[in-house]
Amino acid sequence: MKQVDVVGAVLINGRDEVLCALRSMEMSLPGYWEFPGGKIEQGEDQKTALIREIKEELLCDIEVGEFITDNVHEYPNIKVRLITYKAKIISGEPIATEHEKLAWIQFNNLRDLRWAPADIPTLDILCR
Ligand SMILES: Nc1nc2c([nH]c(=O)n2[C@H]2C[C@H](O)[C@@H](COP(=O)(O)OP(=O)(O)OP(=O)(O)O)O2)c(=O)[nH]1
Repeated sequence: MKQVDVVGAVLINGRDEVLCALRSMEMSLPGYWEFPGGKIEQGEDQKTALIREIKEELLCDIEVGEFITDNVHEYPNIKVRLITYKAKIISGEPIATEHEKLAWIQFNNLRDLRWAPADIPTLDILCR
């Protein structure tokens, strides 16, 4: 099965909230929440990919912090290796250019969203 390597940002603000992004009807996994980010390009390092993806997707600049986890999830048609890092916005306001919407959610309420299955190990670490 095809595998894609994806990097996701757990963007945290000064109010202990995490930026959550809802996948749109035009995307795969529509209606699931995820961490903003995307596929790592050939030869690109993880942090560089994450900075690039957030700039493209949310039109803002981030600083990448602590590594969270790295896990592979098998969907019916694709294997997603999701690597997550904590991060913070250093300039700009996030704008949903591809997602259905964005929401800043308190750590305590993160589990109430319907998450993409590959994101569960990251949530388990964040919410423990
Ligand atoms: N960015 C991101 N992608 C995730 C997460 N969880 C998860 O299963 N994915 C999956 C969805 C996609 O199959 C793939 C990331 O692709 P992408 O964000 O670069 O691109 P995309 O929406 O254009 O992908 P696709 O519709 O072509 O599958 O990883 C997550 O938390 N963040």
